[in-house]
Amino acid sequence: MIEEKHIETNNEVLVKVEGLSKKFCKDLKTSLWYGVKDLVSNVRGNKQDRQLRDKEFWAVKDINFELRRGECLGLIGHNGAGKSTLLKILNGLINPDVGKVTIKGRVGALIELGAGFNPILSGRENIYNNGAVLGFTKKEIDSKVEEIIDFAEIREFIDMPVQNYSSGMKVRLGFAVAAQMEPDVLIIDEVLAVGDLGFRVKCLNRIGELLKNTAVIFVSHSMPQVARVANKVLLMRNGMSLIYTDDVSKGIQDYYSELMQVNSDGIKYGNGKVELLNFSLNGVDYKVVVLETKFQHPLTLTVSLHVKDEVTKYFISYGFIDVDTKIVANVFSSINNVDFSGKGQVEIETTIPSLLLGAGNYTISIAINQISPLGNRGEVYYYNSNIASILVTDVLTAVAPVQFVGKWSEKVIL
Ligand SMILES: Nc1ncnc2c1ncn2[C@@H]1O[C@H](COP(=O)(O)OP(=O)(O)OP(=O)(O)O)[C@@H](O)[C@H]1O
Repeated sequence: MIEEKHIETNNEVLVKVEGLSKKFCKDLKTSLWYGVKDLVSNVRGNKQDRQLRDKEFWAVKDINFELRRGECLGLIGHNGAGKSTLLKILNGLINPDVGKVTIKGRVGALIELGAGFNPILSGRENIYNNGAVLGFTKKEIDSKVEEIIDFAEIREFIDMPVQNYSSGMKVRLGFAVAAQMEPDVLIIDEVLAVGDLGFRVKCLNRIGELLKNTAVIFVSHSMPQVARVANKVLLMRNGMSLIYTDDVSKGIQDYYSELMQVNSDGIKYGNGKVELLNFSLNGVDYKVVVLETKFQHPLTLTVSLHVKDEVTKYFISYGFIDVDTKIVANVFSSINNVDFSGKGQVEIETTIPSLLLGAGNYTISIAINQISPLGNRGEVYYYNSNIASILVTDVLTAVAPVQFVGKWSEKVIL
């Protein structure tokens, strides 16, 4: 059941979600059959919404939260956790099976790419349509339309049918309509990720401005973005709320730890001439999934190997890979002018005196390669794309993966 009410005071609760659940069916035929049965039992007045039938599952299960004007909820969780389903219920696109949503004021939403747009109408006509749906008069929309077009930066294309827009252009228009109409509640799904970097930054800044008067629900897989805009976090797993907290950094850490459990298997290859016996990080065995550490703390990587006699000179390179699978840092023996040639059982220790990685989760890869007589990369003795993981837990540094340590000085000139 979704209720909309009038706004009375500032800082009041604008969104209240109580015991919200939604089930789906994994199989279309069965789902249609259940639909018919439900129609009949609803007519008879016997509702059985709380029970799951064969092939059904809870996409959203018993979610509770409230949001005041000025608050931004970061809704996070891995693929299929139930975030979009929850947003669709909040936006009234689907009905919950159990529970209640109370929303006060106007809702601006950017949920599915192109949803809410009529593809055969132009961008300008869609602005009017969307504004009308939000309850604005033609005169009110007239006063906003230029701002919206400017914000979206698509003036050239504004009289072209939306079906010919690129996905980035649709996001620009969708966000501009949702945000420039100054809604009381703004719902933004991951679609923002489609926009280019410049536009994303502009959107995040706009969300920051709107927050003075708006309650925002923001779904993202980008933890730096969540850290930047959210002041509350709801982490979902299998439709359920795993953590609901205003300690944003704790929520983000839990998200990363979840991710590492999902992705703990790496790719391994090599010609068998070097065998990995053991690996540890700061003395903690590599079988422990995540080692927690902090920005600028030292990190010691220790690898025990069995090196066969035919092995010649070799290098070791560790890569630090972020959640977008990008290698953001290396510690590479050749760059440090070191190489190895030990045979038999060998232990090699590498110390990084100060870890300059920003907050987040990183998997560590190891590559042990022959250095050919010409000094080039030779045979691959051993490679493992995910030997261990670290979680850097200093959220203030979360915006970029690498944080330089600068020396700063200030002079007051006048
Ligand atoms: N209409 C539907 N019918 C059946 N199952 C659905 C339907 N919509 C979503 N689901 C399922 O519900 C679960 C939750 O999906 P949802 O899209 O809400 O997850 P999400 O957290 O938004 O994921 P992502 O991060 O990948 O966008 C998934 O298992 C999905 O397959």
